[in-house]
Amino acid sequence: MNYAIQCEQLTKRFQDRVAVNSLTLSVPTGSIYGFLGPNGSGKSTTIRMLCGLINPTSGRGTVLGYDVMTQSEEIKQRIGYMSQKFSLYEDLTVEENLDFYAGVYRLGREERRRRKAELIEMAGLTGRERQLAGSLSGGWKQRLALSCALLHQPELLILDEPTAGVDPVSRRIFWEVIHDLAKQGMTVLVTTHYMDEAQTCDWIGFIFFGNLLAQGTPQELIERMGANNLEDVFVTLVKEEEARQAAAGRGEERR
Ligand SMILES: Nc1ncnc2c1ncn2[C@@H]1O[C@H](COP(=O)(O)OP(=O)(O)OP(=O)(O)O)[C@@H](O)[C@H]1O
Repeated sequence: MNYAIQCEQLTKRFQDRVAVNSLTLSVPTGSIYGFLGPNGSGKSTTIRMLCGLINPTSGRGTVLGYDVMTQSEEIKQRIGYMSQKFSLYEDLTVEENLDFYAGVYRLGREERRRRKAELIEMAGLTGRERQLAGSLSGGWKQRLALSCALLHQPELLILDEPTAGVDPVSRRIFWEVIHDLAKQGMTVLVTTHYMDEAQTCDWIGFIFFGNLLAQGTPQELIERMGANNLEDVFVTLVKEEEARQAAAGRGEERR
């Protein structure tokens, strides 16, 4: 099996706080990997290390075969990243936002024209090209942000809570797009607090207090924990780990 992401004992400390503790995980190429955990558990810090935005304190990792410690520029060029805050320019139009990111990714004129047309159609933004991004509803903004992250045809898409604050219909459309992209061979690493979304992922990893507590397919995890659904798995893992941390006297340090 090929892996788009592989990391071993990846650790990030902020002063005396361990945000990510010795994380070992592998994301198979072409799969959707849901990265779950309560607020402050280390998901965004992991993503920032994988994107080459911050340096790990220790451990090893590769993203698309490039070393997270030494080849962050190569990684940044080849991944699509969409953060919780959808990095859009609200006072620019839909098309101007796409043009801006096409410039960042240095697309040539013909490729820019082609990709813009493809992505406007994929996102259902046809007819809204001249609308200011700031005037779009949450669901449209989200799909525009996704389009911007996909302009350079990345092999790996990293999404940090992409559907937070978006209505259920927009969430569903968004996930249909994500599954289509995965069918075309793209690898997706996504964080979410929605268990219905997590249920549709190929693989799930639960992180808490910076520790990866469990990893597997949604069905494997449900069976392994003797649970009814992923939400039960999540709650059980969190309660068990909270009890362990309280016993070790570390429960207050999390947030
Ligand atoms: N730059 C920083 N300096 C100091 N501490 C930080 C920094 N970034 C994150 N942390 C801490 O690291 C821990 C993990 O934070 P992180 O943002 O990775 O969690 P998260 O799982 O992404 O949470 P959320 O679901 O709220 O986005 C938290 O305790 C957080 O306060």
